[in-house]
Amino acid sequence: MNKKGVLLVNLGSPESPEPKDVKKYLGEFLMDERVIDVPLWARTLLVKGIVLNTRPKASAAAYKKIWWEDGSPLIVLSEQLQEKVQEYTEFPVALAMRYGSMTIKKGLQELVDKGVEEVFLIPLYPQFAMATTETILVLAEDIRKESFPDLKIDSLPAFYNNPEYISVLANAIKDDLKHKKHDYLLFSYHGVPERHIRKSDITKSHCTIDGSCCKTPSPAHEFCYRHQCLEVTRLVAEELKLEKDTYSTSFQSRLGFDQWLLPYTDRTIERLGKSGVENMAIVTPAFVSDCLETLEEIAMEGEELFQEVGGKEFSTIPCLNTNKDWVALLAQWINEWALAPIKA
Ligand SMILES: C=CC1=C(C)c2cc3[nH]c(cc4nc(cc5[nH]c(cc1n2)c(C)c5CCC(=O)O)C(CCC(=O)O)=C4C)c(C)c3C=C
Ligand SMILES: [Fe+2]
Ligand SMILES: [Fe+2]
Repeated sequence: MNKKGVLLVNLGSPESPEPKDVKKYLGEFLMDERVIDVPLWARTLLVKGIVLNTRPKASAAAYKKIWWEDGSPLIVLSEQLQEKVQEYTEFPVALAMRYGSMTIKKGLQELVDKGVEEVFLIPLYPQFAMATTETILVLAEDIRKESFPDLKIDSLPAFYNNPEYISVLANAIKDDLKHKKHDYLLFSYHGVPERHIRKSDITKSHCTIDGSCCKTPSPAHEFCYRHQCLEVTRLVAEELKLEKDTYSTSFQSRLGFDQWLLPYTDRTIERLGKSGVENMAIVTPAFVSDCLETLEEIAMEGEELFQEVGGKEFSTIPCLNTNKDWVALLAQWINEWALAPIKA
């Protein structure tokens, strides 16, 4: 039987919170054609001509506020996840990042050096997006063809509606909220430009992004980030028996002038505070590990915004990070794959 191994893949972070490292990281990230999906000349003009001359300083300041002694929270927490998952499975588990120095090529090499012939690639994203899952899968396949042609790679599909994942997430939310005063729960997901949703629509006609398409069954939903985010909210709300009008979905972290998925998280926080919600909690299920977007944009900026408009308590629910049920679920998926590999 072929020797099996696992590669966990997350987004990546700068090497340090210094502007030069943030610039290098943003340069690689934003020049990805699946992140800023415009023709190369326009992407180069936008990223190298504008964003990299303006954003790194502000981003570096934000990273400095959340940086840990051991490094970027996203990297440290992903490493801790890898170690924990490794404790639960006999197969070697490696970790890579889509951007930065912990490359997918190094991760695959580490497994090959251990004699691995079949890899289970796990993009650490519950929902599919062109800018996350797709870019990882495409790059991994390019690297496989070029450097490891005999290696077999299967991948874990988006698991947003997996009942066990939903239970793990719902229980984590419930446990955390036991200690937090809240009368509203906001589910905030990383945003994407609406154009990304249309590009990923395999039917080419389903995703009208008019409020109802994501609720109408369609094969497009296998690759519809918006549908998958809305489903996580719906399923968790069902499991937690949340009452209507005490929760909603929003999208954070927009960049540039395109139309991104609505409603925006910052405007929603503001609206909630102004409309009399005194204590709100916020959960960020597009991320499995806490990162800049949860620790700074939500936990710091979000709280400030809420309190500026009259809100009182603002509680951030941590990502699953190394939650033991989440670790056990990943290990269970790995062991199930090893018995009956999923076709990529
Ligand atoms: C669900 C995951 C993510 C999607 C989808 C996504 C899309 C996306 N992001 C940008 C631009 C930026 N994202 C930044 C940080 C960042 N993004 C994600 C995840 C998704 N991005 C994470 C986990 C992080 C944090 C990384 C960390 O080191 O902690 C940043 C950098 C920070 C900043 O300057 O604001 C940018 C820029 C685009 C354009 C995009 C397109 C679909
Ligand atoms: Fe992002
Ligand atoms: Fe949709």
